[in-house]
Amino acid sequence: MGAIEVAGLTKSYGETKAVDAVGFEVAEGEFFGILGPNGAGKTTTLEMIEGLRRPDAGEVRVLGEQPWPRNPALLPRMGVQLQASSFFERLTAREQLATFGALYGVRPAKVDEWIERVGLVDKASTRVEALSGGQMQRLSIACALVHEPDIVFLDEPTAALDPQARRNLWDLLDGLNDSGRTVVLTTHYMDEAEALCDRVAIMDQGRILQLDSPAALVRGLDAATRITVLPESMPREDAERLDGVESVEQTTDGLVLATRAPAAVLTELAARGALDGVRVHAGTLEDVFLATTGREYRA
Ligand SMILES: Nc1ncnc2c1ncn2[C@@H]1O[C@H](COP(=O)(O)OP(=O)(O)OP(=O)(O)O)[C@@H](O)[C@H]1O
Repeated sequence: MGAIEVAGLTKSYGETKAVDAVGFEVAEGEFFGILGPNGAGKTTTLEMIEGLRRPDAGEVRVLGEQPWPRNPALLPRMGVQLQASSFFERLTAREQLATFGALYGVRPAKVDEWIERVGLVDKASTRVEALSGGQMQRLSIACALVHEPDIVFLDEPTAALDPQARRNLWDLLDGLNDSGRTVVLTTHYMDEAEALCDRVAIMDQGRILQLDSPAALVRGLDAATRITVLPESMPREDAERLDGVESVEQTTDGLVLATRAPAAVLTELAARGALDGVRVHAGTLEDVFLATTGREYRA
């Protein structure tokens, strides 16, 4: 049995089909991502799995149970990340977390342990409204985890953070399922899905277009690897004659060599002393989105 089983999940708001016959399974201990641009239907999908929103049609099982109508047996086993706006006002970070913990009979020592795990020891006595965006996100993640649920749901956990704060949060998220916990995350950041998730469902206009590990999705593209060499490294005609090079494009960065045999081409470049400043660009999830939808990815 998967930790989460979803089949034929559908939800409309008036004329808008927000979620359209979505189905997938998440294995226990998996780090699963739902990736898609704004309005793709990620939040609606997540809310139906969490039991916060009633599906128009379809089935959801979380740990073998139905989350809707409200299922009290599931509540202690699920952690749902709060949006920062749902914090209690005028509480300190520790008080906030202790209040959530108290709902589940969590011991104070556990509260302090999570304050430490999310790196908020210095801010434990700071009121929540005085925390930075990144600190609030970390506190909201601690609130979702303090009762040690089996499954944790994170909806756009790094939205609106600066790049450094996002990276810091990735380190935290990366450790979340070390102990076998299942993590489901929505994101509109391709690089985030690539860095964190075991498997990714790419969602657009209410539908899941692709579902696999990031590496398998990119491999499935059969896209050429692009190798950029510095403009002065070699004449274009020489680059075109290298074994394994399919095409050469002159750009302001240099010559871009497209190849499906990158190792052989790099060996040739090394033999010609043309490796300095070389950049290698393999496919990314952005290329997968483009290939699947015919549109550039715009988060
Ligand atoms: N409460 C609602 N009432 C009406 N329409 C809604 C409601 N919530 C979402 N929608 C619409 O449903 C579609 C899917 O929205 P949803 O929030 O699930 O997408 P999302 O992928 O989470 O997007 P975002 O990244 O912007 O949060 C969108 O077209 C949105 O405008």
